[in-house]
Amino acid sequence: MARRIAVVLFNLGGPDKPENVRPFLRNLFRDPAIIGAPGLIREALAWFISTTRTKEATENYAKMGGGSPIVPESQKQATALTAALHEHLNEDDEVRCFLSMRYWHPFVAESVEAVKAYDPDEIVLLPLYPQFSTTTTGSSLKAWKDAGGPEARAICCYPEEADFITAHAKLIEEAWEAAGKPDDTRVLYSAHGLPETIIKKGDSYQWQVEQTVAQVNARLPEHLQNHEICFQSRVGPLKWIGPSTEEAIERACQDDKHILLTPIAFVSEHIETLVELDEEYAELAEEHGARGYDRVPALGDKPDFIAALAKITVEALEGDNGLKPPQGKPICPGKFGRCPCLEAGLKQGEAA
Ligand SMILES: C=CC1=C(C)c2cc3[nH]c(cc4nc(cc5[nH]c(cc1n2)c(C)c5CCC(=O)O)C(CCC(=O)O)=C4C)c(C)c3C=C
Ligand SMILES: [Fe+2]
Ligand SMILES: [Fe+2]
Repeated sequence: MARRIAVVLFNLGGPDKPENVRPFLRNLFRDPAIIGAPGLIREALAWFISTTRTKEATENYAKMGGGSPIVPESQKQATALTAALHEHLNEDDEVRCFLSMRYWHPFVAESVEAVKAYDPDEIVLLPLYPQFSTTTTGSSLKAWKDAGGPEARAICCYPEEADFITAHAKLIEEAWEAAGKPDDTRVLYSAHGLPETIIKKGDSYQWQVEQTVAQVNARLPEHLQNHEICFQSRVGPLKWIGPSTEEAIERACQDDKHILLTPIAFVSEHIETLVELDEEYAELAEEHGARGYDRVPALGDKPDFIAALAKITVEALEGDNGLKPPQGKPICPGKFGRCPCLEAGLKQGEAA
């Protein structure tokens, strides 16, 4: 029987023009998943941090034309995914991808309305975050539920999905070749950081970033296996997980390595890659006399990555949610004891 399928792509979102930087930041810091403090204190902190950060953030967004490319980049992924899904699904199945952004348009609530209007038989919630975090996927799943989102098959994470790993490995090898095949290369895998307190509460993000890196590293030739995992984009007064990307760059310079910096938790280009990695960290590497510094592109709509997204979407529709634990290991580890998607109260195929 022909089905009508909605695939909802979760991402963070970003301001579309300079005057929206401040309200975007305010939305971000008002999220209890980002700042755990109780109501009024969180509101006050959100007001304070967004107000004090607006100037620097607006300057950074100005370097990208005044707004974030995250929505157009996610739209390219959605278009490619729609085409890839048509190859997997029955001929008479209909599929449509919807963008669902956490802190700016198109907001989760807007995507809920759009999906309801489409009136699908099946809904798959697909985070554009390969590694689960309560601050990203967890927050989006909760927002979906809070906005009255219909029952859906939720994909929690895909830190070790084979085509996703292949996509990363290929980009790293291509970047190394484009850099002139330098000897003594160190691959720095840079992920967005998190406050330590969030990890201590049982957030699986850091663990899953490590899983991704172990798989990518194992796939690379020996001359690209020298590596370090590091964490970027610290904001606020709390202690964040480390080592920081700055520390890792300095260490690589001391060790006289050619740096290949690869984003490992972002799947598209945006402020954190185009400004932080390409400008701020490139300058830092130069200041510390790096032998070389090259940045590996984000996955974007690379065919292997889109194939990975299509495969986990189809598995979710078939019922096992694409969360087959490798060698019996739980895919959502540690203190949860079960998949955190279930914590969000969503239907999950036959998974977990
Ligand atoms: C893996 C993905 C991400 C995690 C984990 C994450 C946690 C997290 N982020 C902040 C604060 C900010 N993040 C900002 C931008 C931003 N963050 C992510 C992804 C993750 N964040 C993306 C994809 C982007 C880019 C959006 C864009 O418009 O291009 C920003 C805004 C930019 C800035 O001011 O520097 C802030 C602030 C916290 C506090 C946090 C965990 C607690
Ligand atoms: Fe962030
Ligand atoms: Fe899960």
